[in-house]
Amino acid sequence: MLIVIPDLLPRAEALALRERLIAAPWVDGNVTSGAGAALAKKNRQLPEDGDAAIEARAAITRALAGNAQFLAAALPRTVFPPLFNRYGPGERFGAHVDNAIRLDPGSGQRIRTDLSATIFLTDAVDYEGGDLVIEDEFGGRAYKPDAGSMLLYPSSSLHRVAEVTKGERVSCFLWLESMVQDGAARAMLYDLDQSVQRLTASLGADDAEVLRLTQLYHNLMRRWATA
Ligand SMILES: O=C(O)CCC(=O)C(=O)O
Ligand SMILES: [Fe+2]
Repeated sequence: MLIVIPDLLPRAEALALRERLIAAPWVDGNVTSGAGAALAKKNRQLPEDGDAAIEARAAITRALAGNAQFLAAALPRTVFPPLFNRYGPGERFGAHVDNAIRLDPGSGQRIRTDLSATIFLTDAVDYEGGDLVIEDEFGGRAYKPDAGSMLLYPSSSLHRVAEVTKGERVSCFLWLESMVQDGAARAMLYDLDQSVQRLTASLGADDAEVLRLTQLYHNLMRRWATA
């Protein structure tokens, strides 16, 4: 399942974050690459321990924790601390798959990457190229949403960032382990959750069918989720 959350951050906040981030010192993006990805990757990343990165990471983490659509779709168990990247003219990230297991630098804990996300901090009109292209069973599709939007996609997919030819693309990116490992199960839970939300709004939480579907949702979670 791939979803776009158009307003993870208010656009103005995303643009302000971008301004603060670009003023900080950046390094070669290959610091977090696996051996395969390093060959394909040509971009820059913000070191994790600078003030700007720490502040921005906290803002993104807060936004994720408060976004009902993200929580329902991802069912996050552990979110890898968000990182930041930028691509100027001539920079790109060729087709790759993200490493299955990552070490959380803070806790030393291993995280299985179920979902990958990019949170765009630049409006689409401000750079050329730079589309995030994600392959699924039906082929590749390019995404280039405006600042503040998040694209959430399966870490199992091949994906790439097209070369930027003008302007600059600045983003936050992250991986997470979901409480529900199986993507098909997670997608069904999300559909059910969205229907329950809508039916609750029109029929009320104590409607008998709403109650039964709510019960079904939680009982499927009991069956499929690892808390
Ligand atoms: O820049 C992006 O949108 C994606 C970055 C990416 O795929 C990665 O760092 O593995
Ligand atoms: Fe990636």
